[in-house]
Amino acid sequence: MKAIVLAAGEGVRCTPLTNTRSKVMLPVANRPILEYVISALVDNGIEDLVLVVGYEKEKVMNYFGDGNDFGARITYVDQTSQLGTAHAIGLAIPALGDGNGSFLVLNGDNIIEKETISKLIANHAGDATVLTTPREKVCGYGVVMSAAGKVKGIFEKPKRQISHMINTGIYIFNRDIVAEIENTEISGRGEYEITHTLQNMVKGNRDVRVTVTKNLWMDSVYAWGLLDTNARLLASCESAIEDTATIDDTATLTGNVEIGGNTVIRAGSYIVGPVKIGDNCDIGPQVTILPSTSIGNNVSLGPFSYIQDSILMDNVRVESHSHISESIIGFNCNLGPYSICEADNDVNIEIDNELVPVEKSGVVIGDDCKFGSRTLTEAGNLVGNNCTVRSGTKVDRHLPANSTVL
Ligand SMILES: CC(=O)N[C@H]1[C@@H](OP(=O)(O)OP(=O)(O)OC[C@H]2O[C@@H](n3ccc(=O)[nH]c3=O)[C@H](O)[C@@H]2O)O[C@H](CO)[C@@H](O)[C@@H]1O
Repeated sequence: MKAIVLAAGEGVRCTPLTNTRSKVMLPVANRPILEYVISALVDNGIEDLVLVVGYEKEKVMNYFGDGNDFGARITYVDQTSQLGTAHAIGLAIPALGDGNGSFLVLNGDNIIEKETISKLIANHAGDATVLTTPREKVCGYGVVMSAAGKVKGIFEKPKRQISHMINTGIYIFNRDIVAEIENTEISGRGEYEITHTLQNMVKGNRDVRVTVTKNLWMDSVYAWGLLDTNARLLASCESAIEDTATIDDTATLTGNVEIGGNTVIRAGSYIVGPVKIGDNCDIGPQVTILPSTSIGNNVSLGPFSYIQDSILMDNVRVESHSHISESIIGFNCNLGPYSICEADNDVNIEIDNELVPVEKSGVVIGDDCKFGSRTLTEAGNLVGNNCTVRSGTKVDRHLPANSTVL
């Protein structure tokens, strides 16, 4: 079986992190989200992949190349305008090549594992099979109503909670889906949506089936949601220290800690796993890193800094005595001495004029930001790319890209 993976969208709700790369390329536990999808497919013996790319496509193509390094053979299809998931699938089907066999379709921006899709592959029958998973809160997803294994209705982001089964965005289709996609009208949201195609099929009495998974399926709707995904993935990481890493005898490592090549952990540092640290990092002396933290490549953490439950992307520099909790720091950021990224409980984060309640949150900082010394960024604030925050100042609201706080 071959697979189409949808990776052309931006992931606007994950701004500011998606201003420079698409959501599928955001790192969790030090790997881009899309890499987990590709691994799950390859682990199921599905190696021929058609990847639909568009927004920031070079970053996807440069990372995955022809797929060989990931055990796959990747053909890219360029969706120059992101007109919706049905449109993306319709563009990709010709690249599957000849043959009438059924094929898988997956969103590239959800985290899955091998077992998530094994049962779907084994169970497919009828004209299409939709993979669903139960969720208490279904807001922001497509939901599926079914009886005796057949889909009775699939509704995109309904206002009312009409079902607890959400559409995972993973399907198996027969090739004759092409005609159904061609007949799909544009939705009220202005997109050609595959859920609309499926609903038309259900109404036309086509045989649309459902398979339920309770295996790993995670979606970070907003940027800060990456922290939960990161914690979940780190929970299964194992201790592994590259031969070229140097750990000072006075450093303490407990729990599962992964340390990359040429990374140095200096005297008195205290690391409690699960924690992942990439290559060429310079940590310490006297740094504390608590669970569930992922630190990318080429990161330096200055003396007495403290990091917990956070994601630091590549090339971040955190200077001495800084404190980072429940936060995400984008690529190439520089935080001066005594920088604080604060976390708090029950924070309301404003997105598109709506307040989104979050149980616990720190801050999200986009790429290329520079913070001076003694800055305080209050919980629940999003800092756009390329901002400058001068020494001794407080960030108490969202900052648009390229802002300077004096
Ligand atoms: C219409 C539709 O399919 N809705 C499903 C989609 O919603 P959701 O709103 O999450 O759909 P997104 O717009 O995020 O797109 C899903 C995936 O398709 C890609 N993409 C999207 C549009 C496009 O023109 N080209 C493209 O390649 C995106 O990069 C992403 O990887 O996934 C949810 C699961 O996460 C499901 O519950 C929703 O039922």
